[in-house]
Amino acid sequence: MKIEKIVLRKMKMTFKTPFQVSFATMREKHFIAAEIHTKDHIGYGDCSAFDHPYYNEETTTTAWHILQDFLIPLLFSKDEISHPEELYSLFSHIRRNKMAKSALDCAVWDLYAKERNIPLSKALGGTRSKIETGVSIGIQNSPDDLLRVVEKYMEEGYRRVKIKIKPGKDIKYLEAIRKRFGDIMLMADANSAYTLKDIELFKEMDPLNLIMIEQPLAHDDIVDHAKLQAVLKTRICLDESIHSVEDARKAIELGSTKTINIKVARVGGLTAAKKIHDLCQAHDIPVWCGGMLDTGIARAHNVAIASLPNYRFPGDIPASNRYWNQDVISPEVTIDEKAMVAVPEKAGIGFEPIPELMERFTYEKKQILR
Ligand SMILES: O=C(O)CCC(=O)C1=CC=C[C@@H](O)[C@@H]1C(=O)O
Ligand SMILES: [Mg+2]
Repeated sequence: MKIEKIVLRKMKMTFKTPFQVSFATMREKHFIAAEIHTKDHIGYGDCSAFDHPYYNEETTTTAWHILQDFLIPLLFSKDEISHPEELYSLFSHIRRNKMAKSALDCAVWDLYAKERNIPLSKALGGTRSKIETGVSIGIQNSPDDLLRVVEKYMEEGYRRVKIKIKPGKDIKYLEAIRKRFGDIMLMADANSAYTLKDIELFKEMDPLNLIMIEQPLAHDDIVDHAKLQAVLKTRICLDESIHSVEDARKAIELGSTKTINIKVARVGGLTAAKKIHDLCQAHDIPVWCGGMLDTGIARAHNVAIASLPNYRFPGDIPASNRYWNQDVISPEVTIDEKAMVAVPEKAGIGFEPIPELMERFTYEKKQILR
């Protein structure tokens, strides 16, 4: 692959409805789309960093800086890329900044698959033609409001529901869903809102048979999570705590997690996601695909990676219309009657960004020539 130019876009899209989690209420999604151009193809990647540092430390502005001043010059320092995995070592001496790295990693994977005329899922080693998805629901004002939202998504066909929790808005909300909807696949995501002092509360959740509790404790912890996991039947899932294969290895060794939410952006791209997938598979730890309230470009990459065999829980990869009046890709992501998304058979990501919408949602653009 000989890269000729890279186009970065700062983009913003407004959610159909605001999304509340323990750390913020989000009304719009800021992101950076990266287009990598070769003579014959364009590869697309998405840096999913938010416009605030409350989920992780990166923001759209920090990612723009790292992309433009460090990662892109490094990429241009190589005459040719023969495999996307080369970016993993090329970028390894730049610490963290995983979401910035992910934008380029994903775009190069897309290019690689397009040059070989194969779907991205196949290039990654995917084995599924359909993937199972679920819906993630933000914090609601009352259990009754939550039940109404859950009901709407169940009617749309979703079978796995993840609800966001925070202190004071947790067990009663979960119990209300169990009472009303019975044995559905139900889980909770705390985004680090609790500490070990809340251990009794988590023990009370055990009889609810949640498929997992996601990131209950601190965003940078794997020690206290191990202590909590040791007294719970319910699976703990780590999200914020896992940024790399090494993080995953240590968490597995300590017993801090029984599943990992792999967000492609959080771990630095598809190569890292695949490595974490393989490590977990070797330890019989199932993984699943998380989301960053994504637009179509990141969602396309998520669909491809979730086709790998050890992605064994439904992902946060719902239909485009879960978030957007109109997504930026064609076709939009849709679910079938079993809440499954078809893995594209076309070359590369298998979805086309719509030029007019890409322009409409762009508020800053930069073209960088080799
Ligand atoms: O639908 C999705 O993309 C998942 C949404 C979701 O749960 C999250 C998105 C972004 C940050 C977090 O709040 C959260 C998560 O932690 O998984
Ligand atoms: Mg999470």
